[in-house]
Amino acid sequence: MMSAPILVVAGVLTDGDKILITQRFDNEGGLWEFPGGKVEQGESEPGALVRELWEELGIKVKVGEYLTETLHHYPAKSILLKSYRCELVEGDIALHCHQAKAWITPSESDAYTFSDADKPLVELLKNK
Ligand SMILES: Nc1nc2c([nH]c(=O)n2[C@H]2C[C@H](O)[C@@H](COP(=O)(O)OP(=O)(O)OP(=O)(O)O)O2)c(=O)[nH]1
Repeated sequence: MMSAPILVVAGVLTDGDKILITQRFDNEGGLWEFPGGKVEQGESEPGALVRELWEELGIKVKVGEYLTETLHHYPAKSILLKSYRCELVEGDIALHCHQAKAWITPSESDAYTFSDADKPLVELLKNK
């Protein structure tokens, strides 16, 4: 039987018409994604995002608009990916868990290979 999906939040840090994307290390697949991570027990989704963006990027963010959710089945696990826009409140971005970052407009996203779970979100952002 397939186990319950893992709830993951992704933050779309937005600055004008640009969004921040981050790239996993090559030994983790090297794919592009949005910063974020697993929601821990007792945590709200925005609370998890604030924590993850602090841990991963060293920034304080305000969580804004809820964007979408995607249920994606990877071979080894299922992920329910829920995304929110975020706004930078304080700090300079530092990469603690990723090998690269890029500020792009959604129309530039075809040049980057995203995790499969992120593809519907990327398409949504192109049309927003
Ligand atoms: N942060 C993030 N994770 C994503 C995205 N798309 C996607 O499929 N994922 C997957 C990768 C991971 O399996 C999971 C995120 O959890 P995580 O960031 O805590 O994963 P991890 O493997 O680094 O953490 P851990 O298992 O070592 O605790 O969701 C995305 O856009 N952002």
